[in-house]
Amino acid sequence: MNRRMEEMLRHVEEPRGLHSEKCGRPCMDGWILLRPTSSSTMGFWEAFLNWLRSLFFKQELELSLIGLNNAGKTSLVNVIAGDGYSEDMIHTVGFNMRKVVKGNITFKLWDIGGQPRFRSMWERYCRSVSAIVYVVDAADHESLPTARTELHDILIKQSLRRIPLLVLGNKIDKPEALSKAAFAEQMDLKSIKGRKVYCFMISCKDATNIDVVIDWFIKH
Ligand SMILES: Nc1nc2c(ncn2[C@@H]2O[C@H](COP(=O)(O)OP(=O)(O)OP(=O)(O)O)[C@@H](O)[C@H]2O)c(=O)[nH]1
Ligand SMILES: [Mg+2]
Repeated sequence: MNRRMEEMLRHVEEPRGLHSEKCGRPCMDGWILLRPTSSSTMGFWEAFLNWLRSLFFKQELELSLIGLNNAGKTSLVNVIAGDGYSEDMIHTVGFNMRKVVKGNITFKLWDIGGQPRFRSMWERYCRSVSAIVYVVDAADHESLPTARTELHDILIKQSLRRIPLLVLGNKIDKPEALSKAAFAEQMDLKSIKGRKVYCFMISCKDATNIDVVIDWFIKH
């Protein structure tokens, strides 16, 4: 075999400019993405494959939002859904369910009333969700001990073990809002064991870190 033919065969066995990569979740076993390394065509292929994936892998995720009354749960759902922020809110009676579509993922958001009479419902609506989102008014120093107790009380339920937890310190637009470190300390987040715990400081009013929350939803 002459050198030219050897070179040609090597190109067939190992296509130059291509490398393979297992696709991420959600993914069918055995699917391999072939991604050209040339940056000009990479954008096209990635966009094309993302579009294909979005056709085949539509996902629905359920999340429950709990926390004391006035924490900002309904405000958060409204802001995530693109309805904007309003000062003029009424208490949630029982619960609301809202479907929000982000890319190829549909989020089913259970927004449960936070008044004392609805807190016994929290556990029922948190069973078998992808994640529990616990919203706290980080500027209301008086209600923080109750927010902490209610959080730790619900986390001991057997039915909710291992469900990832996202704790959101809301209303950081207010000057009296706690820092993240002080908030995590007040909520005693370090003592939570046996599940993944995440914490972000947000403001529904100013839309601070709402994109971070949405990204977190998508990844979990
Ligand atoms: N300053 C400020 N106020 C907020 C923010 N988010 C919500 N609020 C206000 O807090 C109040 C309560 O908000 P809701 O979203 O109704 O609270 P909730 O947790 O759903 O309350 P329940 O339905 O009773 O459980 C409303 O007046 C909101 O405008 C925020 O980021 N900053
Ligand atoms: Mg509400």
